[in-house]
Amino acid sequence: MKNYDYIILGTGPAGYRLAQLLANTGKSLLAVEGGLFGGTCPNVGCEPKIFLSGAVHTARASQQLVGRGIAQPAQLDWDQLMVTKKARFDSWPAETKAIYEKMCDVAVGYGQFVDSHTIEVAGHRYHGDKIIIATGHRPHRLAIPGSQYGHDSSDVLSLAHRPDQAVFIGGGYVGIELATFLAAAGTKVEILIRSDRILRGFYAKYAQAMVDAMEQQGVKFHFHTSATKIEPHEGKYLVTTNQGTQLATDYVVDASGRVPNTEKLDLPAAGITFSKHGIDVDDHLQTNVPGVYAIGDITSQKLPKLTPVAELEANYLYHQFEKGATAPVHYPTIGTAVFAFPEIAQVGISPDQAGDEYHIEERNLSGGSLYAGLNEQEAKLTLVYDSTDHLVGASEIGASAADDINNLVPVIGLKISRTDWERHVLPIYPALADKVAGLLKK
Ligand SMILES: Cc1cc2nc3c(=O)[nH]c(=O)nc-3n(C[C@H](O)[C@H](O)[C@H](O)COP(=O)(O)OP(=O)(O)OC[C@H]3O[C@@H](n4cnc5c(N)ncnc54)[C@H](O)[C@@H]3O)c2cc1C
Ligand SMILES: NC(=O)c1ccc[n+]([C@@H]2O[C@H](COP(=O)([O-])OP(=O)(O)OC[C@H]3O[C@@H](n4cnc5c(N)ncnc54)[C@H](O)[C@@H]3O)[C@@H](O)[C@H]2O)c1
Repeated sequence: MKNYDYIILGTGPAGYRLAQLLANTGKSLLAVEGGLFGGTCPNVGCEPKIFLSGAVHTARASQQLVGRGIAQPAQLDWDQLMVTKKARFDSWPAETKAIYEKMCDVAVGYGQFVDSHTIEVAGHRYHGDKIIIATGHRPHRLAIPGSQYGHDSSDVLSLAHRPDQAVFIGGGYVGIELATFLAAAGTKVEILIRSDRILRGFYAKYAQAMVDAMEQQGVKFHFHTSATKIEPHEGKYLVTTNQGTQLATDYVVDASGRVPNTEKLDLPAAGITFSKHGIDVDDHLQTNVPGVYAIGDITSQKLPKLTPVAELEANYLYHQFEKGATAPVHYPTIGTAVFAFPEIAQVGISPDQAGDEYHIEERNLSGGSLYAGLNEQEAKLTLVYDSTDHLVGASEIGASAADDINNLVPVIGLKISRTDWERHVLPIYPALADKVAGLLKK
């Protein structure tokens, strides 16, 4: 049995970043991948998603300006967009595998623990002094009759032909982004929301504004509604709901969340503690078994499941393993966004969480020339200040909310005051960053 200094299970952003760093150390390294090399983000997640959103934003932005200087609005051609998306993304797993083969040894197949330091892949066994689990999440499937007729986010991101109608189940990141895309291309979209709101965790007022904007785009929301059955019916699918209604549609998307990839690992064989939320780790990202670590989406930590978080954890382990770092992992200020149209983005303390000790202010951005020139109806920014007048939270809805909020991530993370900003920063005018000084208190 071959022995390695390091075995990394999974080649998504977490595993990939760690493999890149460890490959330069001269230590022996085995990377194991059972699915698509590169993992979720570049194959069936962030990257194809943001690629599609380029055309979606362009079309929607032009439609907003009809009669205001745009004569013919752009129309999305979903099928053509998918051809261009495939041309760019389909070769990525093979290219990533080739990159890996230059960096380290590679085993193709799902890794499974035999004991705490032995992994079996496709019938071969390998011993690792240190084993890092970076196996990520996969789409959750509802346990309802006919769930096999539903599709997941990976299917939508590769959907060659646009359906006329689609029913989405779930109003989280995935449901709202992908429903926006299909609706922009002309699909009649309905979304089932089991509670009274979408995008839990985002500022409730802006989540409602997102509902309003999507309704204006023709999307129909059914609140307090979940699917109980999906069945084929006369060339379509019938979705039965807990409200006793039935919706006929061409395409059903199960956007009910994501679950950790733990099953194939046989974690009990190694005695590793885990739950339905993922693998438990301590503040050094070590599992309960010495020498076995977990990073990225697969951990049970209550953190946003995002690519930059996965990569941060990979960097942290590298410094712990190879640079003598001993401090616990530290998570900086984390921004997050939903790339719909408009976008919704947030950093720091949400206005919903801010108690009486905080001061909240809302700015209407759509009045400014930049946003008015795009005829943005719904561009608003809410700021949360602490009792020392430092900015500690920001939420925005608007077509450029993600980039706007990114301007405020360093302000909050570095606790930059207005005096600091004015002393050190002179950004490009006219854009949100040049107004940041005005958003900070003296
Ligand atoms: C539609 C969508 C859009 C997203 N958009 C964004 C975004 O805009 N911004 C953002 O920051 N994040 C986004 N995310 C989240 C982001 O993709 C994840 O946070 C990120 O990919 C996590 O990286 P990871 O390495 O932990 O896991 P993954 O990328 O999921 O990689 C895990 C890898 O492990 C492999 N694997 C599983 N089990 C085994 C095993 N037993 N042995 C070997 N290999 C195994 C899997 O095949 C996979 O390749 C999005 C996700 C989705 C689904
Ligand atoms: N822009 C981004 O950064 C981005 C985009 C996509 C995904 N992600 C990451 O992936 C994670 C998962 O996203 P997601 O949208 O799959 O999950 P989510 O948890 O954000 O949303 C799942 C939705 O499904 C609903 N739901 C759950 N069970 C249901 C049921 N039985 N019936 C009806 N509805 C049900 C939930 O109420 C929720 O609205 C996100 O938390 C995020 O970390 C990020």
